[in-house]
Amino acid sequence: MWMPEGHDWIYPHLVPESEFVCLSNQKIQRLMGTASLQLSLPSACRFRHRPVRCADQRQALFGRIAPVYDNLNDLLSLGQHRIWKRMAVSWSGAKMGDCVLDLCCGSGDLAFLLSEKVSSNGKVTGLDFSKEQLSMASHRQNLVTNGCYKNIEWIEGDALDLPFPDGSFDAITMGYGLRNVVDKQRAMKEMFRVLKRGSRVSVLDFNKSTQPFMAAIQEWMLDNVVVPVATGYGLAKEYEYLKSSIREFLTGKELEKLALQVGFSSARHYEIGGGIMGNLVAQR
Ligand SMILES: C[S@@+](CC[C@H](N)C(=O)[O-])C[C@H]1O[C@@H](n2cnc3c(N)ncnc32)[C@H](O)[C@@H]1O
Repeated sequence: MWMPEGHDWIYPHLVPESEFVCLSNQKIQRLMGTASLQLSLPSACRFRHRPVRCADQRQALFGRIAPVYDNLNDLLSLGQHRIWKRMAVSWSGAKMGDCVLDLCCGSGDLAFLLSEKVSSNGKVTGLDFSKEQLSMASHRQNLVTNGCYKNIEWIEGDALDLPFPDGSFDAITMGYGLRNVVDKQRAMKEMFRVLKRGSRVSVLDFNKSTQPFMAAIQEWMLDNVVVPVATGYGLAKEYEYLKSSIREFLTGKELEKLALQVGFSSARHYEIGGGIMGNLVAQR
């Protein structure tokens, strides 16, 4: 598996078991039933709580998958998601000293990459509405003791109602988040609002291909690889949701149109990962 040099800390599953406490969340234990996997969530978590108004069952879903989310990403993409995330961060235009936002940050992959880009004189905010995902992110940050990644703050909040003033950020990233929010237009409007003039948003997600062949390959992989593997982790229903969310997602052209509609001055969608993934880059 491809692993960028010096980034093995990103793999929480390589952390010794003793670093974890057993999960107290009864719901997750019930969900996993007899699955052999030992579920655990980090005990230490540091993030700012903000009331989330638009929560729905998706919030619970992401909480349930949090303990295995990173392992599954590596397994299902054969480590390729790390390359796509690096591309997304690069396209965001984030640079040293910038104040940047990672929306729907989950366990923090993109926020950690942004932290390297903006370096210690910059600031990264990672926002997500799942406490469990933020716990993972905060725990991974705490594992690094050499002073890196201290410029990241985690905020529990809603991407549809961002707790930041207008024009706060030099760049925004969003990895696999837009497809999951209930109101995509509102999420894009919020990104536009909190972004500084001339700055960019970089939105990485599955590509809803308009080419029948590519769409068929994607569907085959979901049916024959992703869902069966997730079923092994006891998360069949959760990953079935992935299929329907891609089906209901916007195509690259529709994403570009949406970005222009909410006010971005330019928008371009790039197909990556052989067309399985896509990245929208829009400039305010
Ligand atoms: C598929 S995960 C992606 C996590 C991470 N960005 C990555 O690329 O690995 C989607 C994340 O979006 C978050 N999310 C979905 N809707 C949200 C909303 N309205 N506000 C904040 N976070 C949201 C979920 O909690 C989840 O952590």
